[in-house]
Amino acid sequence: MGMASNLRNSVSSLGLKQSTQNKLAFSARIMTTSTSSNPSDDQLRLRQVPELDAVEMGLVVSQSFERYTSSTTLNRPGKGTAIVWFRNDLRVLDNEALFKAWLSSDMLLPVYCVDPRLFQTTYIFGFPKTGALRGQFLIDCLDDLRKNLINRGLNLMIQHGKPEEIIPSLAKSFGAHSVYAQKETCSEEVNVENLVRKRLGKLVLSSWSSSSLSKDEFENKNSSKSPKLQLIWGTTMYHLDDIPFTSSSIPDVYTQFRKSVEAKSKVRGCIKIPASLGPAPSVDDWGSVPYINQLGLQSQKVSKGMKFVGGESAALGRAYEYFWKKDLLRVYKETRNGMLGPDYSTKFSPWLASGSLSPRYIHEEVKRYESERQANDSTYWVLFELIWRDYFRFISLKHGNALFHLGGPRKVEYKWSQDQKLFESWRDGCTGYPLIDANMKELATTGFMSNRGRQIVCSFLVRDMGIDWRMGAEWFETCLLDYDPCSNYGNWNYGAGVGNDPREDRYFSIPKQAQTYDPEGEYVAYWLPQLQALAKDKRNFPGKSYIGQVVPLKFGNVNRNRNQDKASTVRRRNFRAKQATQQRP
Ligand SMILES: Cc1cc2nc3c(=O)[nH]c(=O)nc-3n(C[C@H](O)[C@H](O)[C@H](O)COP(=O)(O)OP(=O)(O)OC[C@H]3O[C@@H](n4cnc5c(N)ncnc54)[C@H](O)[C@@H]3O)c2cc1C
Ligand SMILES: Nc1ncnc2c1ncn2[C@@H]1O[C@H](COP(=O)(O)OP(=O)(O)OP(=O)(O)O)[C@@H](O)[C@H]1O
Repeated sequence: MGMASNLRNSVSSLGLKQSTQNKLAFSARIMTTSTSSNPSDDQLRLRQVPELDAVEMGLVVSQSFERYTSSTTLNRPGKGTAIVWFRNDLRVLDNEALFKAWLSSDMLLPVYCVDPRLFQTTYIFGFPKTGALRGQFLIDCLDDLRKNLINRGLNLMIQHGKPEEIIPSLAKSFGAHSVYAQKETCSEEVNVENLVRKRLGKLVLSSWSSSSLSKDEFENKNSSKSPKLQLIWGTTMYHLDDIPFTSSSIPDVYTQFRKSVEAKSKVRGCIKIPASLGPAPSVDDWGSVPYINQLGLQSQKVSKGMKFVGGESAALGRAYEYFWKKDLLRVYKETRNGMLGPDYSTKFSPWLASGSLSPRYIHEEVKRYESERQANDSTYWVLFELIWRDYFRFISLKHGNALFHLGGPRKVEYKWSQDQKLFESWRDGCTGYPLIDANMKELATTGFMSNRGRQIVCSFLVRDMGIDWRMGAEWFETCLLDYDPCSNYGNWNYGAGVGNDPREDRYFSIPKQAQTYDPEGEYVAYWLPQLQALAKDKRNFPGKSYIGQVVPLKFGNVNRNRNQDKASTVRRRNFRAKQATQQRP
């Protein structure tokens, strides 16, 4: 059967409208699939995430949107114009800021500001604030968001500059009564929110000089008329208003947090949106989706490993692929500690961080899967992990900038090194430890690293090298597609022993990690092809066939004397006793 008739059959079997079928058939003509049919190439080829072809992706997106479109006409009580200022919530589905802005108005202007500060440098060590791969991911997100908004009767205005300049100026030109945006919690973003609010507040006041009133009279009369910034909570699976704590009473220990929210809070359902969010205001120039060099970045091709596709459509595609098509949710708990390929874990994190995927959407999909297929430890475990994500977000509300400080929330004093050479060997994947080097090469090549890998390279940097954990955290900030200040700095706090981990001295022994998680050296040989020729059990322990080790390991080196071994066994035994009290993120 030819591709066209295959497509016709699969499309019509879903009972979609003729117009949707035509659109899908068109997208099938203009896009090609990237899958290889040769299974022996499977491990080596570049894997696109999600791996769906354009036709399947189109179907999934339209089905997902149909599921979350209200079947009745929604009442839209608002009048006038509202702005929705998109930030890290680059989606249409289950976007409360977008929905509330729509409700509050009869005309909606969606805006994204390409903030130059996002493309400058990290705070202390001056690395690029956003690496090229995340820059490209963001571009994909904007492109897709614009398409999804156009499909709903709107568009996306894209302007380059600081939100505190752009948003008030647009509010003035369009006479907007409100600006809706997703609330952030870290100081860089909160500072911008405060500036936007302040400048919106001055909008009406700025014409005081031309009025005949005194300043006080003018302020009293008009303050209610300046556009209001409405910040809406939207990043977490559990809503801030639904957790059984105030921000200052959030438990420092994850397990306490999780148990309380699971017992006392409910995850809200996703918002059902209207079929049309229009009309859009009349605009001369909506601005174009930037090219990578307009962000001050050089395009970087992903040549190996996983290539993530940015945007809400790809996010919905990945959720469908992971849960339903490949049925991987069933075994998540057993596979989640893997390191190689797209299938051992969900890979939702880049879309969650950019907000192109809602955690509540994932929650609903898990529940749907549990009722249509099966509920088991694995289906629960994805939610368990999402609670870690929530926890780090709420912890940032409680501890503020302490998350970014050397001593962390516990104000730990320790003499860290900032040895540049050692740091560079870690950053560039040249430490002489294949497991570290392979992970660091994956990060630089793809913008992704497994959770297992992140824990191992973090432990190596801070424990074995004794290097200032913020250097590692800032390098992750540069590279990660899923960079999120709370999850990144929160996990680094944990790894460095300055967070609230009851296990202050968590140490990952590289030989042990290699034996447990890469026993055949498949992962290291993939990223370090010079190891492919070695016997499988030697790949992680290549001795002189690989570059020299830049530092010895604190525990677990192969050539050690017996006294050292005894001491380290005792230390590790104490360690494990502590570990038993807490499950790992
Ligand atoms: C040093 C270090 C830095 C990290 N930096 C980030 C970061 O900047 N952004 C980020 O999203 N995650 C970060 N993580 C957490 C975790 O490694 C990634 O979320 C995970 O690897 C993403 O892959 P996945 O989506 O396939 O995860 P899955 O295993 O499929 O988990 C599902 C989801 O649960 C959440 N999750 C899982 N583990 C954690 C965790 N430990 N902390 C917070 N959320 C978690 C993520 O949203 C993830 O997408 C970091 C972990 C470490 C050890
Ligand atoms: N979204 C973010 N991503 C990365 N770093 C962030 C983010 N938000 C805030 N920070 C970091 O927070 C820190 C704020 O700086 P600093 O702690 O020196 O400010 P401060 O005003 O002195 O804080 P405090 O008053 O709490 O001591 C910086 O390290 C900054 O990079």
